[in-house]
Amino acid sequence: MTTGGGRMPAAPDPRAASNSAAAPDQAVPAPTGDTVLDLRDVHRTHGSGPAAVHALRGVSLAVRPGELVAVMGPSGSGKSTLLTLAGGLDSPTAGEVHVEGQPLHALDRRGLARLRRRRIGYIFQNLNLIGSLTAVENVALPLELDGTGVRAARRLALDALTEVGLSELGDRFPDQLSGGQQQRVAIARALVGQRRLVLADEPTGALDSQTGEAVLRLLRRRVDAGAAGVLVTHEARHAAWADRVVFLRDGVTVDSTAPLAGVEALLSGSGR
Ligand SMILES: Nc1ncnc2c1ncn2[C@@H]1O[C@H](COP(=O)(O)OP(=O)(O)OP(=O)(O)O)[C@@H](O)[C@H]1O
Repeated sequence: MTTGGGRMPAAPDPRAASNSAAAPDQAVPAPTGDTVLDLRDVHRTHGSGPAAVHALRGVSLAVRPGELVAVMGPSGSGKSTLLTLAGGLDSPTAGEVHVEGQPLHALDRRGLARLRRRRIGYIFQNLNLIGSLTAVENVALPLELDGTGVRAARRLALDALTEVGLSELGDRFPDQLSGGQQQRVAIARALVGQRRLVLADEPTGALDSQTGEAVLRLLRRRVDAGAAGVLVTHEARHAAWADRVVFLRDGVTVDSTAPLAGVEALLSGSGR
């Protein structure tokens, strides 16, 4: 943990292994501003009247290049909502979301789609792999949609698949891959190209612990190369890969700098 006043976790810092492994060819272009993601007093209410659900109630969060922020909190506290707003997949009811200095509400649909394709990588629980495309085609798709030539896109996709240990399986279709392999294809797709913001919602869900750790190492490596990352997780040992932990409860931030030792107490309701 590198947060102000935060203590180091008792376990060895898992980030140490990734730092030395940072590959120069994965470098992301120099940051254009101080923050990649800036959530400003964001609210999200679903429905209205007595049935209204206040999923987020005034959350502010800034994530800088090279910073991985873990978001933790009980089920229903608003973690996934925060991530979908950060990625421009949903709009806040009030407040603003800025990505690389761009207020998302100022972009039209086409501009928002372009920003999402080029600059934001999503690793969500729902993998959204396209069944009729091979692994390498799935990974290359966002690049091709963005105008990268087919050959160059395939080469970058193969590099990304190699990075997640699937270089041999690029020609397989999703239903010819295990759940864990599919997850890694989705991760390769999220990291391919030059994504500045990587959003991960329980990215290790379908994976055994060893593969899960490899995924977190990849995420950490990309962040160390200059991206900004947000990782939603229920597990303190996964949050240990982050620089900072933000805790949500009932749609509000209850703590943003707690050392890991405080995680269990906060989640069980006895903290603060
Ligand atoms: N589309 C929706 N319509 C109505 N309510 C919603 C919708 N999406 C989320 N919610 C509600 O908003 C609140 C926050 O949901 P969210 O999925 O962000 O929580 P979470 O912390 O990610 O939960 P979990 O850990 O279980 O995934 C919950 O009460 C949820 O039921």
